[in-house]
Amino acid sequence: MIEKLEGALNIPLAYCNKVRLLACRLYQAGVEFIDRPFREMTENPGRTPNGDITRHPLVIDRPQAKSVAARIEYDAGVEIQKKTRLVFGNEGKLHAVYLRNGTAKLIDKAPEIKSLPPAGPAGGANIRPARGEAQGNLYLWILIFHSSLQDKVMQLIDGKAVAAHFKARIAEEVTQLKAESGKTPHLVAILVGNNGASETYVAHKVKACAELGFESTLVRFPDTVSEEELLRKVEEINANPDMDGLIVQLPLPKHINPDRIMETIAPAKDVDGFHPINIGRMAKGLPAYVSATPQGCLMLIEHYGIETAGKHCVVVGRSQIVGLPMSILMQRNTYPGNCTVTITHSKTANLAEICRQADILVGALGRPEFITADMVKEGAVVLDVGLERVADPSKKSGFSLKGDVKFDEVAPKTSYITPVPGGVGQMTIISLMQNTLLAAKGAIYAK
Ligand SMILES: Nc1nc2c(c(=O)[nH]1)N[C@@H](CN(C=O)c1ccc(C(=O)N[C@@H](CCC(=O)O)C(=O)O)cc1)CN2
Repeated sequence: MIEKLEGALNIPLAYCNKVRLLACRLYQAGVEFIDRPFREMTENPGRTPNGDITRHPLVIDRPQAKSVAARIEYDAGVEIQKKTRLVFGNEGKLHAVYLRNGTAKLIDKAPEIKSLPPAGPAGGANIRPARGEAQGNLYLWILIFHSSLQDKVMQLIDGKAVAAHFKARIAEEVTQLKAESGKTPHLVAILVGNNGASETYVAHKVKACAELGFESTLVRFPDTVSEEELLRKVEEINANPDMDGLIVQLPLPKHINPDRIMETIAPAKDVDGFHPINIGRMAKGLPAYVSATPQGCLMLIEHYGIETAGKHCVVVGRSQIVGLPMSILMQRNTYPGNCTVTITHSKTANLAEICRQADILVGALGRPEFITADMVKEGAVVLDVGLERVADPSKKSGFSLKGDVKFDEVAPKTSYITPVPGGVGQMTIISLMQNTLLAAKGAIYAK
């Protein structure tokens, strides 16, 4: 019996940053095919101009086959990062990935797999964790063991790669702005207290400014600062024409009302898009600063060409900075948008049932691994906006980052999914930089 599974496997290059794909071919069969000569493996390779891997037809003549092998050839000198995450859909489970460059190396392994297949391209004995630069030709071998192959694919959304793409674009625009008008975009960040995560994010923002040619000013206050003193500083920055954008890092200490602070930031400098005027303008479809995380989600949707019109988008979480704006943005009469949107929250009845109806599911609740596989429809697009630090003694930092989605069990059911870290979070700072550039140009509110 011949079972045709056109496009049954899709291997997005997004997993391997900075790597140019030369060829990708999928082979039906077991591990033994791996040892076939290079010549046979390269017949009829698929070529892609831009590094994205297109769908490759896969014909299975042994439906009982337990594995599929894929070979991807890269340019010499590419860097495969250890962090590179390789997850494949189709009910398939990734068992092992080898880099073949003289010796074979294991770079990733599905957590449920306790032992390696008996023989690899260079023999199991040579397999060891790999990192770093490959010299000469590098072949990445992928063995996918699967219980059943279905005509669906899962693509991991690579926030880091997309952020790098937009970063380069913003840097170009800054160079042009400086050449044409002598103007350097200037972002001011106010940081209150010593919250570890906030320190990290603000440091990233300052670093991004330096990398993109922006000017930045960091204003620090102890967590004992009064609301009045903070408001005075905001007003001082509002009045400074050299400062284009102002953000106050959240969360703030309990004695400070964040709404009061946000409402005091001049809408024209509110590059976080948290001011009621910006939220209202955004809701009306008028030019406005859109808050960074929802904006980042839209950029990812657009970058991957994910269809949204007519889809049911379920947003889990109604926070003013993510869930609410996301729900408004996804129903707009534009792309991305034109979704039928359901916004859910902690009091929603039948939450799992509603989530299962989602074509696009946005996790923005702030509860680690809350969204489990039974809450997700086959083929759904899942955007994980959650980012929690969960205590993890095995980590040097003492914590690991968890999203709202139980990634390992949800990913195989999806058509697209964002990981945490490395997904939506990566776009947050890029969106902020984009808004600051708009502020410097006077593109939303005339200067
Ligand atoms: N004034 C604001 N405060 C806060 C915002 C905001 O947009 N404006 N959002 C978050 C924190 N945040 C930016 O401020 C932010 C969150 C996450 C990331 C990010 O890059 N995440 C990475 C992981 C980074 C890490 O290792 O910790 C990822 O998900 O891959 C950047 C910025 C709350 N406060």
